Amino acid sequence: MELDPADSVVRPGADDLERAAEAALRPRHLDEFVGQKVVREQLSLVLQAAIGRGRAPDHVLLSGPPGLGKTTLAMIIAAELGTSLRVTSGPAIQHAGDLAAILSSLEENEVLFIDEIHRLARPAEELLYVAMEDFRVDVVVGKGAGASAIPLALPPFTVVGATTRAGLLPAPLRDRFGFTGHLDFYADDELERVLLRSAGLLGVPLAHEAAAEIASRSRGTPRIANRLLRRVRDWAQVRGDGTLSLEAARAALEVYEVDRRGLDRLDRSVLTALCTRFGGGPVGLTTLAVAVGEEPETVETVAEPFLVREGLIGRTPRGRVATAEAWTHLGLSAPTAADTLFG
Ligand SMILES: Nc1ncnc2c1ncn2[C@@H]1O[C@H](COP(=O)(O)OP(=O)(O)OP(=O)(O)O)[C@@H](O)[C@H]1O
Repeated sequence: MELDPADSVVRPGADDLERAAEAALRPRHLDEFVGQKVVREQLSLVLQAAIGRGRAPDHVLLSGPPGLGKTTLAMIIAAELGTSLRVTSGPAIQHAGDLAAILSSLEENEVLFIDEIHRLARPAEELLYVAMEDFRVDVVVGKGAGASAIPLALPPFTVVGATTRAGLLPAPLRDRFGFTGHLDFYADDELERVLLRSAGLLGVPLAHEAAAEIASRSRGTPRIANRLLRRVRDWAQVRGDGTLSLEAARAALEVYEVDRRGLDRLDRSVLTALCTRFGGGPVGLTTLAVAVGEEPETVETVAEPFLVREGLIGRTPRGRVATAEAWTHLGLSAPTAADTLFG
């Protein structure tokens, strides 16, 4: 049976089932949130100042790749302010009226979290500008020529928007946020701390060397680190003695085909095809995708971003090329200039 590439244990997204498993591991307060020192300090100032003034803080925009902690920070913001959190997302809001209904039911100082805010439809976006700036929503009554807008005052509230693509946000919406925090990939030692904390919460004994091993294969992403931890825990329970040792971590990650740099089977087959079938490129995306039996879109959106980020693949106007590091990673020697000329 072919594995769906999106099901790999090292993909950054999560489905509802996984989000439920994640809930138990979420830090609840800012001082439990590992890493992202700059964003944490800036946010802490924004929140403390607002608490001191007894007012809702400025709207907050969080940007960064999936799985780095945007939802977690939104929950922390509400918890630190001692208020409740309402959760929605750009794609969940079909019509401006859906957003008007949410906004008009907000309580004073509540936090409204809008995930994937870059995917809001234009009419909803326009309604949101006004609500964020003037704390007002215009409720349209009637239809056609007889329709009129009745302004409805809203209590003060804070929008926390999350986006993986800050650049896609129209400037007028971006400008409504008083504070923007950009989350970056985590360093290995930070992921180690995430893992040791999670193991403590799960009540499983995780050795420091095992935490380091899992961290180095987690692609800088806490969600992936926590997921790999759960897979290592399964292995230790079924095949080992329950202890999450270095050996258990290595054996489990071998079963799940996650290599020492966090590449999975699809990543490696793309890299191997590029090196062994196309001499390291340049080769076009479609040709490369056919060689690994995948859709070009899968190669481009699922495998390539991480391979490029890791410096294993380069994109040139003539196609994809393998870097010297790619050859080394696969344990192959890169062709010499003579090979290329006479091979
Ligand atoms: N700094 C952190 N410290 C500890 N755990 C973290 C941290 N950041 C994220 N996590 C954990 O990683 C998991 C994923 O985080 P979260 O859902 O907040 O990511 P996200 O950026 O909102 O992802 P998405 O964009 O897919 O919604 C959660 O279980 C969370 O507890």
